[in-house]
Amino acid sequence: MKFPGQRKSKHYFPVKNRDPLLAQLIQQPKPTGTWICGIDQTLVDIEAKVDDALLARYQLPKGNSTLLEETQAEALYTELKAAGVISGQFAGGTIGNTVHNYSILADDRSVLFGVMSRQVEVGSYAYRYLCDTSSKVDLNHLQPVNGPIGRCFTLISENGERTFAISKGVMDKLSAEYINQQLVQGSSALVISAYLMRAAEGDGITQAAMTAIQYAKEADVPVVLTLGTRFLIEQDPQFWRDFIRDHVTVLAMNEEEGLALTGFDDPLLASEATLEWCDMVLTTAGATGLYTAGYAEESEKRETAHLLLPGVIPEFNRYEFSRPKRRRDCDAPIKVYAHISPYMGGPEQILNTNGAGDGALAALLHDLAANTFHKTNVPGSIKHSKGGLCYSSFSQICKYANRVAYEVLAQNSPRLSRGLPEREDSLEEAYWER
Ligand SMILES: Nc1ncnc2c1ncn2[C@@H]1O[C@H](COP(=O)(O)OP(=O)(O)OP(=O)(O)O)[C@@H](O)[C@H]1O
Ligand SMILES: O=c1[nH]cnc2c1ncn2[C@@H]1O[C@H](CO)[C@@H](O)[C@H]1O
Repeated sequence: MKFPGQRKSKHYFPVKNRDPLLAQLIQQPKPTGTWICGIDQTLVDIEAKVDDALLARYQLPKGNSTLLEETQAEALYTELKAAGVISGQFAGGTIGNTVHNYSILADDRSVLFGVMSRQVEVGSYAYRYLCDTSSKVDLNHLQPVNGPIGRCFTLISENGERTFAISKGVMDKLSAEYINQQLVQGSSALVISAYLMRAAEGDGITQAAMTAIQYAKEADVPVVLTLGTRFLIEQDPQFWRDFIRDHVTVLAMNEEEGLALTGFDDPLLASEATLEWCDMVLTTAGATGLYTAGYAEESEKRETAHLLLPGVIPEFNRYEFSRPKRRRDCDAPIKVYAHISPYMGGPEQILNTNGAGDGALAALLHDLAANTFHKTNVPGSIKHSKGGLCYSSFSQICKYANRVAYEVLAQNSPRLSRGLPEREDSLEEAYWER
């Protein structure tokens, strides 16, 4: 496992240059493995620039992810193809993107549960999906199914906003038997999306997700939920509040989903409200940057060295140097918030923001898994004497998540093709020292 984020000091995970000869005499404990698990609808993104008239014709609300009937999907595909506006086809799916990005950042294993076409032809969508997924993502537990995986028409409007139209193929046919209990219970986190809860009658993926959640809860593995789209949440906010309260440790959402869930359009107030139901929240807010919020022990809180920020909660970032902890592990829990503006103001040109939120979540998962890795391999470290959900402080996680989101925006694709540079070339290297 690599260090999460950019660090100035080299001692994050104890690394020593051992004498190669002496090393033969001393039994070195082998570091134990760490991984995260994810469940997703296996999808390939078909990206195309479109105008608002096309969205209106297919009744696709801007910004939403809408399920299409097969005939509609074929008509849309034919129209996009004939117009020559398809600009790329990539492996997608919000959790597929997240676990792929996690594996790239951590240079370590993740396990993906989902379906895969039993027969994969060279050049097919299934083939594309497999080719575009990091070799560190363990795909050995995918369920073989008869039929095509899903297609996600990723329609980019003039202003860069993306609207999804899903042709689901057999993406929802995952059955609960394919969720490996041992893998879920041995993982550092189980990551799922709200999309998994909208499968039709007879499709197994919702039940598969609930089974995985049950396994995770039995073993005290954190459950991480990303909300997907505000439209899904608006349909029944109370269902989602209950769902989060009953099952979720860490929530990831953008400010629109935050508004739909809590009724607050201010991302800070939405984050605060969400902490009544879960232990930690990552709230992305587009060009305004992102927030992390969660709990810390009163006696362990650490004051920031940064400027105190104004907001609806005055000086809300005062204790952002604290490490996140689960609420139930705190004797005297306090709520802690941190914010960061886009890294270097954002890339010069943003063609579309697809996947920036997934990138930010992958960074948070990396920090969370790094904590388990360190705890397992250096159990005596004082870092773990008091428990803690993540390896770094709220502030550091903000920086890291923000930096990764920038990379996704700059690459113009939801999946990272490489990790972050070991050293930042730009003058903004100081960013990590502030
Ligand atoms: N216009 C922008 N300028 C600068 N940075 C941006 C911009 N849009 C997004 N970002 C960066 O990317 C992060 C995530 O963006 P955003 O809030 O759009 O995620 P999202 O809506 O969850 O995206 P998706 O669902 O496509 O993954 C932001 O917190 C910010 O760091
Ligand atoms: O219904 C869905 N299920 C799973 N993933 C989805 C769905 N709709 C859109 N995306 C995925 O969201 C990613 C960006 O965050 C896109 O890559 C797209 O594939």
